[in-house]
Amino acid sequence: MSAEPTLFDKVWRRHVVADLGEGFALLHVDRHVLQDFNGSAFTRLAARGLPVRNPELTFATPDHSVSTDPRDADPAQRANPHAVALRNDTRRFGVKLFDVGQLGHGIVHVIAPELGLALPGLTVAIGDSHTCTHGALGTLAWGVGQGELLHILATQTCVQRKPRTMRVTLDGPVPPGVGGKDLILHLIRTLGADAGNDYAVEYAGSAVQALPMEARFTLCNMSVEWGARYGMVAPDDTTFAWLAGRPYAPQGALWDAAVADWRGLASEPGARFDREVTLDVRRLAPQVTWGNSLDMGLSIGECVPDPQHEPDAARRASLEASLRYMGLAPGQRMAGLPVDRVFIGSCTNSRLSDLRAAAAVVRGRRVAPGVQAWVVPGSEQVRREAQAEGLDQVFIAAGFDWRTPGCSMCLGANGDTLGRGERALSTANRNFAGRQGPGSRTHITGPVLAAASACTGVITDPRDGFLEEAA
Ligand SMILES: CC(C)[C@H](C(=O)O)[C@@H](O)C(=O)O
Ligand code: SF4
Repeated sequence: MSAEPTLFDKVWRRHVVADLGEGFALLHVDRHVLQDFNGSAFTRLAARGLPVRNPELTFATPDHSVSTDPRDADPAQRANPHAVALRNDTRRFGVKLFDVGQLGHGIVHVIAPELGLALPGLTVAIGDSHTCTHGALGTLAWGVGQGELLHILATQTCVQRKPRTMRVTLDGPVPPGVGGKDLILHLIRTLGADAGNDYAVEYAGSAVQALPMEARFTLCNMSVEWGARYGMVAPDDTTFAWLAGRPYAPQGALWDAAVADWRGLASEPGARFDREVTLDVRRLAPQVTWGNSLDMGLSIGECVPDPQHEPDAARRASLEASLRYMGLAPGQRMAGLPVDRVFIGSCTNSRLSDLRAAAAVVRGRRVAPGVQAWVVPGSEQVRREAQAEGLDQVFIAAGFDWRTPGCSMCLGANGDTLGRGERALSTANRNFAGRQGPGSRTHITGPVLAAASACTGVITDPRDGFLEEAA
């Protein structure tokens, strides 16, 4: 461990309950939030006759399985077995549930920061791989599996092996029409989808410092998509301004004391990382993926690769498989490709700023004939705030479906799926084969490119006339 600690080191050290040797430590978990696919952990806890160790540090929200159809809001959602089990279990174990329709409900990675449950310098563990999202606040946050979930419920601690550290410096400024999603897609494409394996990543540099808070969530959210279990940003004035007044954030004198402490969390100037990477993003274009891995991405002006030019046989085979699955020809241009569906939502891009950016593009336009376009707010609070600003009306007037909060078409676990062979632009985070239903074809992108493409019916560069209103 370097004498001059990194952000990651500082938060890690604060939480070590026991050093287990060989790089392993038992860490205290400050906040634990369950989602509706974690329910069996309660069943196994009950089978052992154990209580929840710290119900006051444990929270829950049903997100994956809930209906996002505004017409069948309550009855269908309440009949959902996953959501019903979570409701019953949380009541039985004295855990606070943010239920469907209530303020506080939504996708677990949207609500925990929004409520101030995730805070700088804390540890957050959630039974979901995108828990790295919360690292954007300077939180040490990681996704856990079923066994760890039970352990956390019973002990409020979790065993972790200390990873290596990597700092990714993104040199800006970021050009117009380019956001957090484009930064992370470019990074994954450049470094590879497994370059973050066994690393805790810190995102730094002038582009990150200038990035609004919600774009930092987008950036950290996809850390796991290049293998990193943890992705963090040092908390700064942007972080504090975004967190101030949140329901579970400290208030008054406690807030002042907390901010003073949080300012000291940044990596020391002399801190050493196991790996340092610097990317220049000053000329970055909007990004979109073409294949079934997140490193199969392109700038909007580029063409999909031709496997013939790939010397590595394994890599060539995977390019060929993705081209076949995605129904694309080698060397084909991405811009101009027709799409059937557009999904603006998910824990990556469903916050108020995402919806504002998309609405600015859509305002006064129409969804192209034959395209089905959805906006699914990430939380009940986002839904209400967006409606108070009239964003729902902008989307509805353009022909979008304005849905209720949940994971929805990101994974389709609630039945919001694509048909076989249908092509979608999605602002979510995974483009794996079958992700949005059997035979579904998913292109991952940011909300501005997705909104522009919904209006043209083809994959569209938002810089071609769609940004004036958005600026
Ligand atoms: C269902 C859940 C465990 C899963 C995850 O861990 O990421 C899901 O959220 C996903 O995005 O695929
Ligand atoms: S929105 Fe998608 S990626 Fe995020 S937690 Fe839900 S299913 Fe997973």
